[in-house]
Amino acid sequence: MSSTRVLVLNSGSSSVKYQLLDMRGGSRLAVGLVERIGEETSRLKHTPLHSGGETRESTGPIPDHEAALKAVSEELTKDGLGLDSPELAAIGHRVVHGGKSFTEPTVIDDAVLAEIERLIPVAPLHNPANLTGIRTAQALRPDLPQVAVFDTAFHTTMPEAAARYAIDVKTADEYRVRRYGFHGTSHAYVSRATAELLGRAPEDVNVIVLHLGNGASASAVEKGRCVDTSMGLTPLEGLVMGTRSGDLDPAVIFHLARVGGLSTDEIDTLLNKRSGLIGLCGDNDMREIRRRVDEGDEQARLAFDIYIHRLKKYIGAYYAVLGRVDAVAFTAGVGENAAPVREAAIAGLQELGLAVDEGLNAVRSDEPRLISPAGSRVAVAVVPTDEELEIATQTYALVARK
Ligand SMILES: Nc1ncnc2c1ncn2[C@@H]1O[C@H](COP(=O)(O)OP(=O)(O)O)[C@@H](O)[C@H]1O
Ligand SMILES: CC(=O)OP(=O)(O)O
Ligand SMILES: [Mg+2]
Repeated sequence: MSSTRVLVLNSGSSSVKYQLLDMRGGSRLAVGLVERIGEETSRLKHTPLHSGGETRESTGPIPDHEAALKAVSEELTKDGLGLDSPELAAIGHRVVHGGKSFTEPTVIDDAVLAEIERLIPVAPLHNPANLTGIRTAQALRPDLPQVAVFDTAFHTTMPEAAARYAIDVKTADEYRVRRYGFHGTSHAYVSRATAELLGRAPEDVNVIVLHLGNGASASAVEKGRCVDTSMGLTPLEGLVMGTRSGDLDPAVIFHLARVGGLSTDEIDTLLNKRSGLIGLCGDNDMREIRRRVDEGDEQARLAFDIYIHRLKKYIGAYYAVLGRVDAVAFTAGVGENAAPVREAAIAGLQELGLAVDEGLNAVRSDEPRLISPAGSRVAVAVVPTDEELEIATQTYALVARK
């Protein structure tokens, strides 16, 4: 029996998203999600697509990522899709930080694991979860190739002018301080899917991709290659996010330390976990924020306005970086679902050839679609991301070659 299946694990800071795909024909056999890992109210949602079976949901404490993966493995086994299947060709893992070392999907060995571990200080919310995912999967199937697909890989084409911070070069090089960028698998997939939606080759189009999930980033993609992105050394720079501040004057940190007496760890936690939307209004879910805005809540309104203001600045900046823009693509949880965010971010940009059609923007769909009025100079699109499919494709291409 030939092995054509790939299991993809996207381990986040408090969640695991997974998909089992058959790469012969590209069908999804099962998809699921474990959320709120580490809390009392963890939730597992599993859908066995291959059999057309019902979605199964369970809640109860799942203490860590290892327990989460074991629970996922049990769900797959119930459907006859267990990790012991000889049809499984590989397990593909999303790894957030690959530093400068990894520009391609990579078969994981001890040296790769050590490098992912070395990069924990620059992806403290993500790389530890990615490592646990890999180690647990290795323990379950030690014989199987495990492949890492890095968020940073797509951004390694950024020119030095975009990748370097304007700080002392020797110090920057000694500590590898530079802009790496993240969500690259999504930016790559969405920029290609946007070109396809326009009926053009990726090499022919310039796209601004706005990946707005819990973490959020923008990228400028010129002819299929990333030339700038909003996240930097870590996933903290750039846009306002669910719990992260995005851009701020670095002197805020000295001020909080010297005047506020906060420790480095306290400032780290403040900026990564208690800032962004949750810091501004107490909620990080855009659905809840919109509900509050619609009820006239001033604090939620201000949080929304700050979020949009930053987003608009990046659209303008990347317009200037690219010179000519063919499309602006919204993606991820907020970008795909929050019509008011898309409308507000594009409002007032007619002079740049950008506009949103109210009726098209209100359509709900899982398909890539245009939301700009017919005849617009620049297309505005909603393009659902599929990091798991992209990871599976890259993983399978690597192991099937061997
Ligand atoms: N219908 C919706 N309207 C507005 N926002 C939504 C909707 N559905 C999901 N979201 C937003 O999407 C976010 C999660 O996006 P997602 O891309 O899944 O993030 P991540 O991968 O970082 O966990 C949620 O925090 C929520 O704010
Ligand atoms: C890199 C990053 O911010 O990822 P996520 O959006 O999954 O938190
Ligand atoms: Mg995500």
